[in-house]
Amino acid sequence: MTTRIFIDGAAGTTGLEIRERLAGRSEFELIVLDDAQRKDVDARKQALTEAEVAILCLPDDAAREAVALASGSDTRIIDASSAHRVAQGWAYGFPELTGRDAIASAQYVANPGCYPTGFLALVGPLVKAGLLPADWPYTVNAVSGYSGGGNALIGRFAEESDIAFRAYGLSLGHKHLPEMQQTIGLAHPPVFSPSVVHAHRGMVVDVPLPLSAMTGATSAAFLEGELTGFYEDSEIVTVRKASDLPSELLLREGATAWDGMDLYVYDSGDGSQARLVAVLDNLGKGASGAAIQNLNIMCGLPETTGLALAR
Ligand SMILES: NC(=O)C1=CN([C@@H]2O[C@H](COP(=O)(O)OP(=O)(O)OC[C@H]3O[C@@H](n4cnc5c(N)ncnc54)[C@H](OP(=O)(O)O)[C@@H]3O)[C@@H](O)[C@H]2O)C=CC1
Ligand SMILES: CC(=O)N[C@@H](CCC(=O)OP(=O)(O)O)C(=O)O
Repeated sequence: MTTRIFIDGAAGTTGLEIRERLAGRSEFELIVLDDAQRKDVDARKQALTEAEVAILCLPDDAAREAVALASGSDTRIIDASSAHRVAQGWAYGFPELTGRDAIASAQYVANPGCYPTGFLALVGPLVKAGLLPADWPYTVNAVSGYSGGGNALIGRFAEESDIAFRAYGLSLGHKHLPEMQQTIGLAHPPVFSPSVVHAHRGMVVDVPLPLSAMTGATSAAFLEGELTGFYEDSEIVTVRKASDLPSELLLREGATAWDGMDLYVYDSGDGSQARLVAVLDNLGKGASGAAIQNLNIMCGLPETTGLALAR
């Protein structure tokens, strides 16, 4: 028995990577629309209602439209867009953090945003354990490869090939803030500084902690110990040992697809400051890899099947 899958937006950056990860998976059968039909509403509706699982790799408005087109059918939906991440009736698809059961039984699963994946992986377990305060105004400094902005940003970096660094989100209203705040019950949205560098893929998410000024925070060693325990059974998330921390974190222009995520706890040595850092692939655990992980869980399959975990 195969499961019928339709990727709406299969020609886009995230959709293509999902298709690549599904190639050779005999458990699944893909419904494919040709180029002339891929934006045709009637053809999409038919594919969306015939599929057992639809994976939406669309802009937010088109993702909302796809959900409406599929309504009334039993189709289960994984939405890679930010349209439904804090919506009622949707499971947040971060199995390590929000649990597998809700995803396994859900009709609707929202795939986390790429930046929130790094932020929530770091801060979520520590707030939950009471080792970091929920009422602290966190800051998040992050760098992404340009594929994070989809075909439009890939095209821009191709045209303006001299762009080395791009800071954005400067008006402080980034669409990822609600899921960063609400998923783990923070009192305030983080102050978020995203940026893009001249690399196709890859992401560094850095959360600086002025520990000595934070009532209710603990030492970096406790933070690292808690994260290590939290992710000890994960094949996808690795917490790097305090004794083995690299002195620099690099993104490579030629990096290949990777569905893992590495977490680091850096320490000032005197207990006053720490930096929590996540390194991931915006198209891996940040999007397409996470969608495949959620699909596996929804279909009762081992969750790492088909993922690119070696680097
Ligand atoms: N890139 C990344 O790293 C990540 C992306 N995401 C999210 O995933 C979603 C897809 O992003 P991404 O793949 O990067 O974007 P792209 O722009 O690369 O791809 C989007 C695709 O959707 C198609 N599309 C647009 N409107 C419609 C429509 N009405 N009907 C059918 N197809 C349509 C586009 O076609 P056309 O080009 O012809 O308009 C394009 O092929 C977005 O919501 C994004 O925010 C989430 C996490 C990370
Ligand atoms: C570099 C870049 O532009 N990144 C995107 C986020 C990519 C992502 O996570 O997609 P979602 O919007 O679906 O969450 C941005 O900042 O809007």
